[in-house]
Amino acid sequence: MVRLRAEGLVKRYGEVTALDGFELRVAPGEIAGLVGHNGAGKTTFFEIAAGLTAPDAGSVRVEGEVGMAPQQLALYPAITVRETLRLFGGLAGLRGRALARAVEGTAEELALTGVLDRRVGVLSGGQQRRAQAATALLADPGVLLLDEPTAGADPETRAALLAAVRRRAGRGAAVVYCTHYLPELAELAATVAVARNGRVIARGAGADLLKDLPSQVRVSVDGGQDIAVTTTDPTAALAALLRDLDRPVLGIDIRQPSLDDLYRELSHDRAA
Ligand SMILES: Nc1ncnc2c1ncn2[C@@H]1O[C@H](COP(=O)(O)OP(=O)(O)OP(=O)(O)O)[C@@H](O)[C@H]1O
Repeated sequence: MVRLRAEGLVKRYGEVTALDGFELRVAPGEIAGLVGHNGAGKTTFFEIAAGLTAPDAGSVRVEGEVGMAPQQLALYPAITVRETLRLFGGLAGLRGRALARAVEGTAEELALTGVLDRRVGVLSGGQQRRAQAATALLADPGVLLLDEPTAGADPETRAALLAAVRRRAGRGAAVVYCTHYLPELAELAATVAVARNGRVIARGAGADLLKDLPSQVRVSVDGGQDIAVTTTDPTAALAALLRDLDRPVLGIDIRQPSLDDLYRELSHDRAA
């Protein structure tokens, strides 16, 4: 089942091709981590998926409502957080008790209860970031587009945001989560889509994308230099190393590849 399906998206701004055959499918309950260098086309994809701009070619199909937290804060500074949430909840079709419950519940989730009656313009940056995310999460949309929602957030804000995102996915939302901070994707148990030059060039479970990347095996031996090997089969490499050693082993370290390594590997392709 697919909740969000982008096919063959092309978007040009004059000479610049922001999207060049962009494809992405996200299932209900899936958090897809969309990563890529500045200018890879992530924000342009979000704008098209949210219906804010039209593609030159291709299509995006979504099932249900779309909630989006844009990268640039887009809030009204003169109204309170409560008014903001009521406004966005109302636009998403919530009324009466359901609206009040959604406002209170989302504020609680994102630690905004204490500032509900303060004007948005006087909030701290982290509070504004949370208020922005709250506008997207409020009505429990079937598709959530979050563009670097934790940029500039302190650890508590980050943790609250990630927990809220996981909860929405647990309730069946299809989430696209843009970030430059890759450890978050492991925390979210996200699948990964790597965008480059307006296309998705790698897509899958994090572990699957990493399995062909080399690990580092390091063995420290008594009275000698560390032995380090780079290999895609660390277990076999370690067994071979230990078999051939004639000195006592002091320590063994295996460093598995991370998403950072994947990113670096794909960036090398770009430079080539
Ligand atoms: N409204 C616009 N007018 C002209 N060029 C644009 C416009 N929007 C995006 N672009 C260009 O399209 C390309 C893709 O931009 P986009 O913002 O989608 O990238 P991104 O992957 O979101 O980058 P970042 O990680 O910096 O947010 C860039 O070269 C950008 O300059």
